[in-house]
Amino acid sequence: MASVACAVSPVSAQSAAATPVRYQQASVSSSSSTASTSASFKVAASAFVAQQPFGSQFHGRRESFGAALSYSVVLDNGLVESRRSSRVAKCSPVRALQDGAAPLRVMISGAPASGKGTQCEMIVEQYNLAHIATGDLLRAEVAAGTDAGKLAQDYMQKGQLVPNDVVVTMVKKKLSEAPNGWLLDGYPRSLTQAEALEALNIHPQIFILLEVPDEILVQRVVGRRLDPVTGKIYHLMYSPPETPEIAARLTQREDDTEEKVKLRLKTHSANVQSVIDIYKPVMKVVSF
Ligand SMILES: Nc1ncnc2c1ncn2[C@@H]1O[C@H](COP(=O)(O)OP(=O)(O)O)[C@@H](O)[C@H]1O
Repeated sequence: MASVACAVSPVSAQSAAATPVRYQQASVSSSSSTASTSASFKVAASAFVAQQPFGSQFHGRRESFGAALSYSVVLDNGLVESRRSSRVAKCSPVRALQDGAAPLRVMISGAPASGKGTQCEMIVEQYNLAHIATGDLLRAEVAAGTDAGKLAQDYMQKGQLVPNDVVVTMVKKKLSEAPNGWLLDGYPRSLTQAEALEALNIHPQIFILLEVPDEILVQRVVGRRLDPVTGKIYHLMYSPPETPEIAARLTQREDDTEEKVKLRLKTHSANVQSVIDIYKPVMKVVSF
């Protein structure tokens, strides 16, 4: 009979403060043995996220997160086996972190079009977290014509980071309104932003980093379109709109041009390392 065990060592704010190293390695492992094969495997956040229909919006298929649980198992012989089971829900890192712990705190980072939006949608639905996406918050400020929005607009158009005082204030407020846990998407993007949270004793239990080659990201971004009526994301080539009516109303994000995405990619790569350095011990890298 297969057995599943999950173990995780999230660091509480208190214990973190008492040790020089803020974060300890969060580990989630499971083992399974059957009559025919003895398999030991690790289910990391990468597996948890990677097995999801990443980029499915570009292939015309969108699955519900909870219902279609599948996961990859690395067998002792090195082969990867795909399995489907509700068991993974119990041993996914996010679930393990949640069990018995205070509200779940997750961060996700990745270059433009790396799939953050798709993953976030599924994670918040599954774990009932507040989704705090700085890009969306900033676009809302711009659309509302607020002072913050007016200030942010120029930076966003240039693919640069919006000044910290605007973003940090916004994020702090949203975090304080999320007592049941949060998924912070697109923040922190710099050392200063990470330090602003550290200073408030706000630490993630897991930091998910999505890595996708730049050339794929550019392709994705330039073909990406939004249906303002349904909120659905299309890709002109990989996931075209179903009807001419939908095609006619699709919009493109102002910063989704080749020129601007290249600037955004540059900004991302210039800043990501400093954030990685802070969260490395609780970081799960998902490479595609
Ligand atoms: N944490 C942040 N700090 C500063 N600027 C941000 C932050 N998050 C988003 N922005 C601004 O909003 C823009 C859009 O962000 P987002 O929607 O997350 O798209 P992308 O995936 O291109 O970064 C960014 O290019 C940047 O100008």
